[in-house]
Amino acid sequence: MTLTVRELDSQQRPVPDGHVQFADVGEYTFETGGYLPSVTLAFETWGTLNQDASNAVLLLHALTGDTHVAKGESNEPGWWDQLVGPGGIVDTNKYFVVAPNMIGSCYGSTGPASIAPDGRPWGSRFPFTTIRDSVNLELRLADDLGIKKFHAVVGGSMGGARALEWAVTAPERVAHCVVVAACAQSSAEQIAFAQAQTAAIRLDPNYRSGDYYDAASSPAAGLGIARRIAHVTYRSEPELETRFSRANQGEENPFGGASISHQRGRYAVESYLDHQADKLVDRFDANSYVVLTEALMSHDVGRSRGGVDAALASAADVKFLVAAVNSDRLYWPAQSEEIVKRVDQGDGVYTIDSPIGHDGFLTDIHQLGPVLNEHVFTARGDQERS
Ligand SMILES: CC(=O)SCCNC(=O)CCNC(=O)[C@H](O)C(C)(C)COP(=O)(O)OP(=O)(O)OC[C@H]1O[C@@H](n2cnc3c(N)ncnc32)[C@H](O)[C@@H]1OP(=O)(O)O
Ligand SMILES: N[C@@H](CCO)C(=O)O
Repeated sequence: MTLTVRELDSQQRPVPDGHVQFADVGEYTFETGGYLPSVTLAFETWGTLNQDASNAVLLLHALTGDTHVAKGESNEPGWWDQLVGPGGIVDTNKYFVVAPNMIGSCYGSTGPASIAPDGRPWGSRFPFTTIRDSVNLELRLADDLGIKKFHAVVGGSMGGARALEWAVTAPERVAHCVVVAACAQSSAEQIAFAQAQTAAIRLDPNYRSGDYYDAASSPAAGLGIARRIAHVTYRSEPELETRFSRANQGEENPFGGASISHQRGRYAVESYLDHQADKLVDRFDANSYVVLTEALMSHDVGRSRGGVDAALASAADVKFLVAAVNSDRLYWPAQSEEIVKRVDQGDGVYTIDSPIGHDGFLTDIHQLGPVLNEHVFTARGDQERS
């Protein structure tokens, strides 16, 4: 296999922080048998890899996230600016941060919209993907970058699932594993919420079994419904109540006329969900949403490893830091406790105290600063000891 990272720009200057790069990581046979003749992973980096490659940190995004974790050359805000940057909690003056886009996504890595050798998008032919597949491919990226062992692998939500899978697939390559608002295996309820979302997309007539890229219309309606369902699970009931209560959206009247065919106005919370749906439809591909959602449904670090207990026991040398959002109703803090019971983390689950629910792992990640600085991203030189 020939691996290529395009790590110098056209003038042979080192790549700046927060600049999208691409690694060709070769052909790949997926866990359930699918095959791609070539896979590209998009990624961004911040900071400089030190001489013995001991200061590398892998940051893994959530379901609809991308490689842009933090500001860089463009000053474009990143989704974890609170965590990463010069002088930050993950100090890019000390650490070399790598953020890959997951296989199957639509932010630069090979996904269903990518062009197959026959010149058509993969579409419906894109392989079923698991979280484990994503880790296997990211291991190749690490090889290509010359990183034998990460000082830390960090992620929230689906990124947390990916981080935990990293610790179990390749414990010898992970010194610290930080798992925020995630679980060891997707629960029945998480699978159920996810199924409603993928069904909404698959049942949109514009979905065409996934082969819609050349059509005049895309499955925007299905993707929008998927996001509405998902977004409610990302926020807490008290937050929605406090923000919206039963308020009308502006001058709109949510009561209908004499029959249900009358187009009624919206409650403010409906308008809010419409907005969240529109925003996602503008920036995300429906097939990628299906691929990544089903990857998350498949998440189970214990699969083919004798169960979760045995799988986590095999990562006994990894130092874990597990955190949860106290109002999260999608990834219940109890699921984080289940991980902690099986790994050596004396202090228990760390808490992000946020009223908003699951999305607190994005909006309030700074709260983990003190524990991360104490246990993971400690004083200069810590990385040499790991
Ligand atoms: C561009 C990319 O590639 S992003 C990829 C990376 N992103 C990610 O990984 C995470 C994706 N992002 C998210 O999930 C969310 O944006 C979060 C969690 C970060 C944002 O959370 P919050 O800051 O709490 O946003 P919140 O839920 O309050 O929503 C605010 C939006 O709702 C809108 N809104 C609020 N009330 C209403 C209403 N009644 N009607 C319509 N819209 C409303 C606001 O105007 C605001 O709009 P804007 O986002 O277009 O500015
Ligand atoms: N808001 C997050 C939640 C998923 O964990 C996202 O869109 O990726």
